[in-house]
Amino acid sequence: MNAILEVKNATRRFGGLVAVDDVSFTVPSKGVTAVIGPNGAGKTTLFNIIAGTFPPSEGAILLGGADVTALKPEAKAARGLVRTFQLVKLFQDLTAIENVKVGFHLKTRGGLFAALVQPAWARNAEKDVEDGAAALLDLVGLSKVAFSPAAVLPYGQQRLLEIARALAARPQILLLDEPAAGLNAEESERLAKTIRRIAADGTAVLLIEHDMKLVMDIADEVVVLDYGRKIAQGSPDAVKKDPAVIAAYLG
Ligand SMILES: Nc1ncnc2c1ncn2[C@@H]1O[C@H](COP(=O)(O)OP(=O)(O)OP(=O)(O)O)[C@@H](O)[C@H]1O
Repeated sequence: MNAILEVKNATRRFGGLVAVDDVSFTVPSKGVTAVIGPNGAGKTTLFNIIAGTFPPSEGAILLGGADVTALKPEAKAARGLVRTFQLVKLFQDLTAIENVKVGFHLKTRGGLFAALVQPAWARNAEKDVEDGAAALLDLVGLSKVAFSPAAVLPYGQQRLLEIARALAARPQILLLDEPAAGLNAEESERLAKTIRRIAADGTAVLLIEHDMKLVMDIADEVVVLDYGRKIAQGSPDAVKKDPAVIAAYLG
């Protein structure tokens, strides 16, 4: 198996509390991997360790085989690990397509400065960016609202837009933090399809999620946490039947 991400014996303590306790797993470079667990299981803490919000107290994070444990989120993003936020952070005054274009400009030669001042070579690249942004909006099902300001989009569409913008940075692995939170059934359905398409296009997806149904529908591999420890890992079907998982969710 070709792993894009390795979590090796990650532990995180807050004072006397062990929020993440010696957790290890690998994320293959293809497919959808989900981390689930009851409230307080340590999902958000693990996610923050992986994204670089804060380092683990012990253990290591490897990205493409390289140790990135101590790197900040921006440095990890530059190496291909890109996250979306639970709290939507879009440019509210920009249109949907402009928001995605910003994602491209942060990665392409000109950067944000060129995007604003537009030298000739940046203008030539502009058409590619426009086409790329339109394609990403199509991927997440937002073509119809391309020219609406982000501020007027319903919450669920803003979340999908954030995914499109994250993809503009061409991540090798996309981290999604509770992507279904606050979505209605139709939006959840759209999200599930979008995540499957992202994975089919060759980007590894790692998500943490409360919504068991979404996870069971889209994940290839599921990691289950409880009280900071990994209590199970396997296919959605295997995990669903695992007595330790059933006990954790009922208990
Ligand atoms: N900054 C912090 N300081 C102290 N304790 C913390 C901190 N962050 C998290 N914790 C504790 O660590 C444990 C794991 O929390 P975490 O938020 O990672 O779990 P979770 O699985 O994401 O939960 P939820 O599903 O409710 O979001 C909890 O007991 C929580 O109270």
